[in-house]
Amino acid sequence: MVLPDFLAEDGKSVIIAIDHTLYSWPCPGLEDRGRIIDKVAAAGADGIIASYGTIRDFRGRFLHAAPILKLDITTLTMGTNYALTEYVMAYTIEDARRLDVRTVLTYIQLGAPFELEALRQAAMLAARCDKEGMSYLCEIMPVESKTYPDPAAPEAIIAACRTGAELGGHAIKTTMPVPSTAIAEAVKACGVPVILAGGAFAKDRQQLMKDVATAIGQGAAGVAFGRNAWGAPDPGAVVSGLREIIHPRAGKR
Ligand SMILES: O=C[C@H](O)COP(=O)(O)O
Repeated sequence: MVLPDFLAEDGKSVIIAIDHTLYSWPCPGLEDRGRIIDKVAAAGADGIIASYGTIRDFRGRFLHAAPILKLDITTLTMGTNYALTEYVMAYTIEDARRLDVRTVLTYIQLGAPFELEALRQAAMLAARCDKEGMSYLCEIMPVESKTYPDPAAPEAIIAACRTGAELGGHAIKTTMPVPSTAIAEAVKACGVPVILAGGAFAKDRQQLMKDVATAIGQGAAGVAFGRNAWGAPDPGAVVSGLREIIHPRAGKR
């Protein structure tokens, strides 16, 4: 199996997601894509999740951060609460290769009306990535629905991680479960690296960082922070803080 390029030597990863403006607006803090890439790359992000346009236009500024290309698209929402939208696959492995990208991502919303199509696309992409020597970061999250009344419940997150692994994801990106200790079972159940999203703007940032430390202690491989990185007053400092928790022996970049 191909080792994802966003994992550092210790097998862990600090990823920053800046793809939000592909599907929502406004995103205060993310107006200037070049500026945010420069800040988080210089602070030592291991990977940056971004849209095709952003990677194409700023590829030279990622430094050591692995670009992670989001291949699917949804309809645009206004605001950052992400109402349920529609979904289609848009870009290909060839597009990723042309941009010198070795990891691709799609987003499966479990419980959404388009769940089956997103699962089918993920399955085909995982197989294609194996054939092409690419990595597939499978973002798979329960959304509030009849099937998942509590989308952060441990059993929902464990199911999501296992499904992502069964589909062939080389790593899984999912929601931080509540409580965060529950990630241990999800990690055990899926056997591939599990990366946790930062989620909505945190009212209590200290608690968020504590939850990250707990999850890493329970076997999570890292985080992919979006809103809580680019929406923070100093996104570079967020990356440094995450590196201290996730790569405690690596020192500052
Ligand atoms: O790629 C985008 C993420 O799914 C959302 O990131 P976030 O929840 O940390 O803002």
